[in-house]
Amino acid sequence: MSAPGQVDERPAASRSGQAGAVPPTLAFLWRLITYSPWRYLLAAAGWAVFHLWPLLPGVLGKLLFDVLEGRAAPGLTVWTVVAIVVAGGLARCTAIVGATAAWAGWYLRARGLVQRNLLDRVFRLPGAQAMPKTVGESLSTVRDDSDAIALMGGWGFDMLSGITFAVGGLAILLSVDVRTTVIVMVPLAVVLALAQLARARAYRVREQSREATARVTGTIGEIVTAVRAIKAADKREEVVDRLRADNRVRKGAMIRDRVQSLAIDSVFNSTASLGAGLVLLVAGARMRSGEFTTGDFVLFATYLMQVAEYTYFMGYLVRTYQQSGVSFVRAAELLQGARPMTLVDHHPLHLKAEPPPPAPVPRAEPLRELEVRSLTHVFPGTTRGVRDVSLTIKPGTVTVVTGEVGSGKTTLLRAVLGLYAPQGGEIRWNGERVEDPGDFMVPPRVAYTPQTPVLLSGSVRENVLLGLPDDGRVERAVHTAVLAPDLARLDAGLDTEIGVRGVRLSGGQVQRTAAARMFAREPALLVMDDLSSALDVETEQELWRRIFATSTTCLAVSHRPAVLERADQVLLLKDGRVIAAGPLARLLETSADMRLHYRTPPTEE
Ligand SMILES: Nc1ncnc2c1ncn2[C@@H]1O[C@H](COP(=O)(O)OP(=O)(O)OP(=O)(O)O)[C@@H](O)[C@H]1O
Repeated sequence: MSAPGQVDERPAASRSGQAGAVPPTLAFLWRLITYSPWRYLLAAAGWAVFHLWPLLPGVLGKLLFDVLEGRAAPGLTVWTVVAIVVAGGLARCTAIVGATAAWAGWYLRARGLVQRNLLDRVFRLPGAQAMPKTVGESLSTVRDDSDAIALMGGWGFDMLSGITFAVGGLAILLSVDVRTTVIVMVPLAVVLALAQLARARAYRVREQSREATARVTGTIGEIVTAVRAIKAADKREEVVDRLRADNRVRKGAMIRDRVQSLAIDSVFNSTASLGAGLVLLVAGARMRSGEFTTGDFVLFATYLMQVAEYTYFMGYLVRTYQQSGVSFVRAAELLQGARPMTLVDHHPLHLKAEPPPPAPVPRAEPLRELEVRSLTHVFPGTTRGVRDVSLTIKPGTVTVVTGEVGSGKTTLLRAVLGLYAPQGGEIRWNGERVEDPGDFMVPPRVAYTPQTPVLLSGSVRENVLLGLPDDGRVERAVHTAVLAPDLARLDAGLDTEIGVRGVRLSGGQVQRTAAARMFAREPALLVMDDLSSALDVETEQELWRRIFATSTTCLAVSHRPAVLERADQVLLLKDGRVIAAGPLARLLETSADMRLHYRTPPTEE
């Protein structure tokens, strides 16, 4: 139940970042507890028995020696003691089994809930904002911080039981002999306080090793996503060297971490012998005089270390609690502006049965007109982006955005789609103002294939459907995307596993699989960013021919003459502004920039 050390020494306030004020850790904890309260209560009761059990052997030991020495109350025999031991042992075993099962159930739900809420938020955010941290850090938050948060659940009952034990044990010791208790406890308390201080330092080392691990995870993530680029640039050696360097740092941090923990533990363990020696020294003389019985000695020897151990354990729990608070802050940063308590909002997890199927996608209202007026998005801290762009798209038409590298084509598409928050202007769909393009410009109204599409590990079919019903649309989509001949050559056709992010496919196949995913949505508007950049001329021509044959309204970035010629309107961008707009033939007559661009488009340079 107690969390392994994961800590950031910075105060929570300095880490709150853009997540805003994070409520007290106890508020999160309470919300998590009430997610599955009966499991939590059962676990708490079982672990209380577990923690309080060590109070019994001391008392029983004393009782046994008192019975043997004839000092016990009349009627108590050795067998009474044996019967209490057996009954207590059985009760403890039952409590541990029940508590473990209840705890596992609660912990898995609590962790699952935090992970579900984190991912839910990330998936709801527009693409460009989804991850404010590196891949390694984000993964580590979803995996490790959610774990630390759930483990903190055990903190509540560990703490309560621990305090009860320490106070109860100390009270028993004081009732037996105040002087011995004080003389023996003071040096032990000093050793434990020193150990606790050393432990605080050890947490910093632990954090360094955690950061080093996140870096290695991040590097591996980057390598996996850039396999093709690494091979193409012949940078294998350099990449492996970097991974090796990251691993070396991690190894050093891990070794330091381990050595420190072992050193502290060994100091702590030797205090057990120190305690027993002290009891002997202090109580020896008094035992000879009969003031201190063998039973008292057994009680002291048993409790002293346990009380001390629990006092030490309390310090550990306080640290764990603080660490979990840091984990909450880190997780809240991933929420990017949502209420921090969103992390622990109650939602079903469907752990025992399949989740209900997604609601059928309603057919979109046919597009009558898309109007973009004075749309502006400038990247914060720069002068780059798009400014004051207006365009009108009529149903069944093809609009092509073109312009030199960096002129703002992708930014324009993403601003229209709401993937970049518009900073000015408006979008109207069939005359109605679109308040939140990020939520509105999605399937089945709009589907989009970005310049660098992202596929997921899984089969081609899964990548095309992405949750849609398998009702024959894959075949239609694959046909439009000119992917069928490629599938015929793959070992399992549509069911071929494509590897992480589609590494087993060529660049052109990745592009067309992503295009098929877009066609399968059967949207009212297709938005494509340089769709055919990785295709050979024949495949590309066939792809555009099939897209145009569907008569779906298109908004595309392209430099290809064939596409520009087919366009009902062309928008030429320069430095984020539209400098010419209209059918290609007219622009070639009226715009010198267009003539230059048409003759030497960037992709053909
Ligand atoms: N996230 C970002 N932050 C800051 N500047 C950006 C960001 N994304 C793009 N830019 C800059 O904004 C400008 C427009 O970029 P954009 O990607 O829209 O150009 P593009 O015309 O699509 O280029 P390409 O033909 O290479 O795809 C460029 O100068 C680019 O460097």
